[in-house]
Amino acid sequence: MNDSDLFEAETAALNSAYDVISKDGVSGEECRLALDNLAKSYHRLMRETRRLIARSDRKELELNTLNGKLQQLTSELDYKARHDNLTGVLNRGAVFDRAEHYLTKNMLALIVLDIDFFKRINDDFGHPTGDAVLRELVQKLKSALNGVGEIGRVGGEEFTVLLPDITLEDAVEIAECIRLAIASESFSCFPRPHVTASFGVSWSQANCDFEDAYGRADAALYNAKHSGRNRVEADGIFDCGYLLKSSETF
Ligand SMILES: Nc1nc2c(ncn2[C@@H]2O[C@H](COP(=O)(O)OP(=O)(O)OP(=O)(O)O)[C@@H](O)[C@H]2O)c(=O)[nH]1
Repeated sequence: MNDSDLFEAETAALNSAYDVISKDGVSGEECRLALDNLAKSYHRLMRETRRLIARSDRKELELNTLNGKLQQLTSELDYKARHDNLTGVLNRGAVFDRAEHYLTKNMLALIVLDIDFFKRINDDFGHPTGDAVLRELVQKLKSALNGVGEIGRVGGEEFTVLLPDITLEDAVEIAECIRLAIASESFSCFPRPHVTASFGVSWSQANCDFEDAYGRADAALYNAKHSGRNRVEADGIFDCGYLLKSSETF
């Protein structure tokens, strides 16, 4: 559609006004008619313009609302992609991302902990109770850590705590605090007096490989399980590849 089709009536009114202006000896009636036509066209244009502006304001508002919803959904999706559904802590992928990020420039201590005999909890009290124990364990972890470190869930009943810029000894002390916080007070969601967990701790300098750090913490955890559970074992390296401590028990 070209401009003259779109504004057919207005174009006609304009042309007749130009005719009147350019002609000599035009009567008052002709002038009045041309002016009347122009006024009507002008009035219609104003009405349509106001309608279009109102519509575009509404559309802009709708667009802004949609944009806001889209941003909220994007951040919800991002949060879901990085967090564990059941407990709300970082999921395995996010733990690895965060750890690799830290290790680009920080030393990093890693605690891996695993609930002891968790299968029995599920078997004896049912899966929902097992889930409640996992959630309550995270609450205990949070209050024991009091804002220090980042908690993640890397497997069914296996959790990690990332502790950048602290020594192995401090990390072991923290793991011991967590162990006590779990073992010393009963879980409100669980009828038996104690839930316990076993711990493996590793320490790595900046630029070390996280798979390796995780493997060493996991090996220490394995030792904790096989030395009777409800205990902390540590494994550290002085520099990438050089063994400083191996499965030291605290
Ligand atoms: N309720 C619940 N159970 C889970 C979840 N993920 C894994 N599990 C269960 O966790 C249990 C892990 O059992 P095992 O690997 O045998 O370990 P364990 O019984 O804790 O034994 P140890 O680790 O050797 O002390 C299995 O029964 C899994 O089904 C979960 O999200 N919710």
